[in-house]
Amino acid sequence: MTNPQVVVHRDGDLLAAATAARLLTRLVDAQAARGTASLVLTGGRTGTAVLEHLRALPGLDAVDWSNVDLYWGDERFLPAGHPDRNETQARTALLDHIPVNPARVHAMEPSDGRFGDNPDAAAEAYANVLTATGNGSTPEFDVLLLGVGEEGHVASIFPDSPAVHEKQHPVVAVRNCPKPPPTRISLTLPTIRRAHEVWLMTTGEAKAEAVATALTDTNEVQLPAAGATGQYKTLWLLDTTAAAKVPNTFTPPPT
Ligand SMILES: O=C(O)[C@H](O)[C@@H](O)[C@H](O)[C@H](O)COP(=O)(O)O
Repeated sequence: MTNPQVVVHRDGDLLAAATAARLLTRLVDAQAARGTASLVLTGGRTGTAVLEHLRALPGLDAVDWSNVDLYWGDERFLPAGHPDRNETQARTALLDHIPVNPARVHAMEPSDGRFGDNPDAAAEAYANVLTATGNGSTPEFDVLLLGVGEEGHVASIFPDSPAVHEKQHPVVAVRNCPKPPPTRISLTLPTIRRAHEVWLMTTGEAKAEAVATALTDTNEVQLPAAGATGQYKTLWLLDTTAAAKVPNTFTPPPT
């Protein structure tokens, strides 16, 4: 568990643009060090905006995109190509516009895929993908991106849900999710904590209470975002409204 760092930007658009630049540099550095990089994407408005900004960066080709393993932290369990799928939105925002290696884009199964409408089987299959690409264990992702919900959810891990209590399975099916659609696939918190760096990104006044609580309380069952920490870095990337209730000990003036 690493102590969280907080960076505050003037507004949501600057947050997304600055995070895209930060991510580009982080991926370049990872490839310079190891020859490859691994990134876990997130759904949600902020996560998608970061990908859109990344696509527009002049330095985009500084990353060898064919040598990046791309994963998702969660997925809405919908038919392939459905506009609400996180994969669909990531492909539109970025992936369809860069030379990724299709074999290294690890999407979670759709509800009309190999396992049909069985989210448990799809979750187990993704756990197998993680083990296969992690040389026998869950990968230590270079960067794992997360949005944050108003009640403190990350990925599809909601307060006091079966998913937040899950310690054995690296990936789970989520049913009756408070955020539509109701059925999803999600990494669990132990899997999230395998990442070298976890970046939590959110904007807006509605998130301010959850953000402040996650930074000052460690009860991950009641506030899953509090348990989303990286092995080497936990970075909260906020706009001024989402940071409004964060204690001054965390936040220098916004950029
Ligand atoms: O599938 C999803 O919906 C996301 O993975 C979810 O965890 C999202 O990141 C948060 O709900 C924040 O969403 P916003 O950034 O749109 O507020």
